Amino acid sequence: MTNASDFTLAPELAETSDWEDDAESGYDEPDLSLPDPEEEPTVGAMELAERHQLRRVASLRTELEDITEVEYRQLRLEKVVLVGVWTQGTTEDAENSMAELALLAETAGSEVLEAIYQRRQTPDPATYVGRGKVEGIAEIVQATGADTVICDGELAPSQLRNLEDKLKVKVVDRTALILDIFAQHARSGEAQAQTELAQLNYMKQRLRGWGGNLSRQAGGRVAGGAGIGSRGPGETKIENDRRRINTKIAKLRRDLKEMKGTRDTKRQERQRHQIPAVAIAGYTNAGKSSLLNRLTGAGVLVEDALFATLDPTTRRTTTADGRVYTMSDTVGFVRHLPHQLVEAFRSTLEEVADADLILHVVDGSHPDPEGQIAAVREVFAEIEATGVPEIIVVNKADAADPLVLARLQQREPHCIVVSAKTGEGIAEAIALVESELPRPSIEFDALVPYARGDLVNKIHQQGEIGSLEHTADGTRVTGRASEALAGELADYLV
Ligand SMILES: Nc1nc2c(ncn2[C@@H]2O[C@H](COP(=O)(O)OP(=O)(O)OP(=O)(O)O)[C@@H](O)[C@H]2O)c(=O)[nH]1
Ligand SMILES: [Mg+2]
Repeated sequence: MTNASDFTLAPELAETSDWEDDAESGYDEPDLSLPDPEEEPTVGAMELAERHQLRRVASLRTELEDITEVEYRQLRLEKVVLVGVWTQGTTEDAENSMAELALLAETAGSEVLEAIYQRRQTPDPATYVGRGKVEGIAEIVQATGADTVICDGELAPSQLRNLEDKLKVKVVDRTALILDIFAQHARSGEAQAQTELAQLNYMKQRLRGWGGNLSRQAGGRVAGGAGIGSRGPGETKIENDRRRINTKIAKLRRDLKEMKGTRDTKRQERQRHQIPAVAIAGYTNAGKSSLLNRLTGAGVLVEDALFATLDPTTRRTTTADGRVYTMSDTVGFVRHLPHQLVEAFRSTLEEVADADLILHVVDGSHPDPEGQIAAVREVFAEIEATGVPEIIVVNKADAADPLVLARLQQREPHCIVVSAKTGEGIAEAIALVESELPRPSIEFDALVPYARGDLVNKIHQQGEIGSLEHTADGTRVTGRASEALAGELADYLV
């Protein structure tokens, strides 16, 4: 017999009294003070209020026609126990990982009752945690009244099934949890389609796993024909579900391809005009949206929640000397970002791979910023963005330990320390970005007649001006221009 005390309790999570009963209490008051507290509520603020409203009714969503989907969404998580298996690294790493799992669970709207992890060489192939430990977890589940167990990894369908059999509650893994958050946060048609595609791909592998035990708990399903006491759907049901999922996947892929078309057109337009693009990327909750707001005054949603942003926002902005460039916010990354999501969000992530410069935002106040940097770079490699010049922007300097900031600066030579909250370092960051933007390739010296003020304007926006002088015959300008712009200047070259 194993008892619960054999487990390691993640210390900062062991205090169950920290987690109040009221499910709403898990959400901090939104911080709407960025970038300018005096302003009218921003787009982001309205979106945030809407999101909180949505969250309250999330479990009442009924628009799903597909039973399989309903089954999936019924995994609405409520009172949860977190379970981890730690195979390598320090105790601190293990605790960070559990703390992050707890944040993810809260972001999904659940209340974390207990967090436990076990050190093992490898997860048990049958039950994830050691078989002997399963009973101990069952006792904790019973004692706390939890209705869901979340495992800190991606589990095989058989592991989920075995655990559910023994624990008698829903068991989900980290991947399902992240997919659930994405499903709650997706707003645009594209983000919704991408998320659904990822969910379906995940589910397809696990039809038996989901169907088998969960259908006994999903009350409506019995009336739906599965029969009382049945083990769940038979082969025919699984076959049917699989076929329906495949049809749906094919449709989503087609839809996404179309949406990608629009995105590609926009990008080509930008490339044709040679407008440099800066992508803000980084770990979730690092402050990417706050930084975009601070750098460009965009009213983008900022929330102390993981994966607040799923739709990239692009803002046009100008350098101090008037050159136009774009800056985009993007979906955050996380350790073990489900592969299905990277696949599904590929077109969104292409914006990062195609950028001229990546601002890689890191939360300097996080316990393990180096771990975040490494996790983000893994995704960069997966989306083939490693060739893009990168500036590490260590954010939240106001809340970070100066020693950690110094350590990061030492490790990452191409690095700048800022606070999107206080504005510290922002001017320097802008200057650094401007100096790193690709420079137009062709040098020119032109005399532009006054009738062509439009052309001079264009040089201001797209080119780089070395000198400018108003003469009797027109404006004498020297500087650098893109090939397209140099072509337009051809008639006036000196
Ligand atoms: N103390 C401090 N908090 C900050 C700073 N920048 C952002 N935050 C807070 O960090 C949280 C996350 O900020 P976001 O800008 O939403 O982060 P994000 O990287 O866009 O997050 P996702 O879109 O969820 O991946 C919010 O609560 C912000 O108020 C900063 O410089 N200092
Ligand atoms: Mg964001």
